[in-house]
Amino acid sequence: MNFEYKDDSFALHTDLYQINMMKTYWDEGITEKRAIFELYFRKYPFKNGYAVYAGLERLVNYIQNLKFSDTDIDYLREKVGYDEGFLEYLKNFRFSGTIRSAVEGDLVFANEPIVQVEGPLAECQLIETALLNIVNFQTLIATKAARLRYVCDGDPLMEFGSRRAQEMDAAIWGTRAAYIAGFNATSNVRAAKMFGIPASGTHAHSMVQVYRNDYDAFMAYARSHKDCVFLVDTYDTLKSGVPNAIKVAKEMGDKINFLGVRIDSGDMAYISKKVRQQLDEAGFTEAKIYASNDLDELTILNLKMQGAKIDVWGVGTKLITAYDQPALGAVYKLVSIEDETGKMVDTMKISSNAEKVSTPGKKQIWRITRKRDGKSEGDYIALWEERPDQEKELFMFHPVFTYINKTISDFDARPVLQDIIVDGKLVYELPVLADIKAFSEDQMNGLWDEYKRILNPEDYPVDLSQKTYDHKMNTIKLIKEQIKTEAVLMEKGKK
Ligand SMILES: Nc1ncnc2c1ncn2[C@@H]1O[C@H](COP(=O)(O)OP(=O)(O)OP(=O)(O)O)[C@@H](O)[C@H]1O
Ligand SMILES: O=P(O)(O)OC[C@H]1O[C@H](OP(=O)(O)OP(=O)(O)O)[C@H](O)[C@@H]1O
Ligand SMILES: O=C(O)c1cccnc1
Repeated sequence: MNFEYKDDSFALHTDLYQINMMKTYWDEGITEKRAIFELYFRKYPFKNGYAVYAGLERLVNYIQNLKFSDTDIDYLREKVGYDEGFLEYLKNFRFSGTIRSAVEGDLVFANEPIVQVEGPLAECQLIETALLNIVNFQTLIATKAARLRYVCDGDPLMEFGSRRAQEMDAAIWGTRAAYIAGFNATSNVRAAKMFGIPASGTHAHSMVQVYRNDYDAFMAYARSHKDCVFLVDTYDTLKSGVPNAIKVAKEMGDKINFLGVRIDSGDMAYISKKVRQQLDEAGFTEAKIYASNDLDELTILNLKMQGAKIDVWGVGTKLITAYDQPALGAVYKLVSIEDETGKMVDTMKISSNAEKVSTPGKKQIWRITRKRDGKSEGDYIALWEERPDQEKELFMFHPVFTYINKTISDFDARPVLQDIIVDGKLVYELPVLADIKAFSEDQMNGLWDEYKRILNPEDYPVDLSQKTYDHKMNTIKLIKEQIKTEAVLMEKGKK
């Protein structure tokens, strides 16, 4: 740790190239040029059919506190060598733009903007790194959690990942994301305290090892706790762990709530069935079987298929590290910029890969559902000024394979992007976590199972309005013509 600089802020939580670009904009006098950036991901993580959006609360917090500290400025002066004029600009820096975003817990889909930032160019530039950092991680974990929730049906899911998370921040914000998308409790007491998530837990093998036998360990725990879940696999689950848990539960009687036992190794299908039998025979038919040990959605699905008698699932490593896909890969792209005359000009990135070609212009995402039962029809990307919610019929077509299309009527259209910060001021009331969680559950209920299944889900339609599509094609044409003209001029210049 460098103790040379006494304070810290999140203003430098950015890539140097953002500040380098800001310096260019400053020198050129264009820091205030209006710009619009949109944040989106291209491919679903875990080959899933949707993603669950999380990260907005931290994003808002970051923006509201965004300010270069004295030592941030000292550092940039001493170590990067910026001039005083630019440093003075940074000293007074505050985010004064507008942020529109999906709300937390909402479902979001590939290739549609989930955050839109509009404001002075230099300000929009600085925040890219932190925005992506926050949204990429939290949305990834929320999506993993949603997959686990889907296979677990209504079974309780406990988050056990802190010890394996990529550092402390990931444990905390990952837990929150997991809770939004369907976990019921966490073992991380700080996360529980910070966000109001139920804290929950059993005990470790070390405690059993301290007493060197199951009985003494369980008895000691039972003497000091009302609610008891005993970890029964330290020595021998069926010969020692469960029989001793039962013995302690019988001896302690009403003095404890014998909630159940946890198994953490071995063939959990076979063992859980035997454990269930032992508990039932002893009269503890209500005692639950908790399981943990490198669980993920595939193992859980498999265990369920084998008829495992597991009631409560503890999931750590594979959730909190997004083990099978460590990055969401969301990007932040410029879609519109003010020109020399003050007019907004829409921009795009062209690629030989059709799916990588971005869509120019400021857009809104409309979530289209059937009026009669609220079931999902798809998302409709429209230019900002369009109002598909006031149309009687909508023609929806695939943005690349346009022959895949449908016309729908009797639909509801909900704008996904909401005003969060307008001209630097927070206009959105951050909901309490319980409401975010309930909202997320509602959204999942509205999504067809075809998009929710964890293996080879159907492609959820993310379509462009005719105007958006035409605008994209025209912009591509314009850019191509411009490149051609420039090439001809360059060729002439050479001669
Ligand atoms: N019946 C089962 N079907 C499919 N997977 C299972 C079954 N039972 C356990 N598993 C999973 O198999 C893996 C077994 O891992 P591993 O071999 O490391 O565990 P173990 O040897 O039983 O325990 P330990 O953690 O003490 O090494 C875990 O991911 C566990 O969740
Ligand atoms: O397997 P995960 O999904 O990551 O869930 C968390 C794991 O953390 C604990 O093991 P650990 O070996 O760290 O400690 P213990 O001695 O208490 O078992 C617990 O027993 C779980 O197995
Ligand atoms: O409470 C538990 O059982 C627990 C907590 C963290 C990690 N593994 C298990």
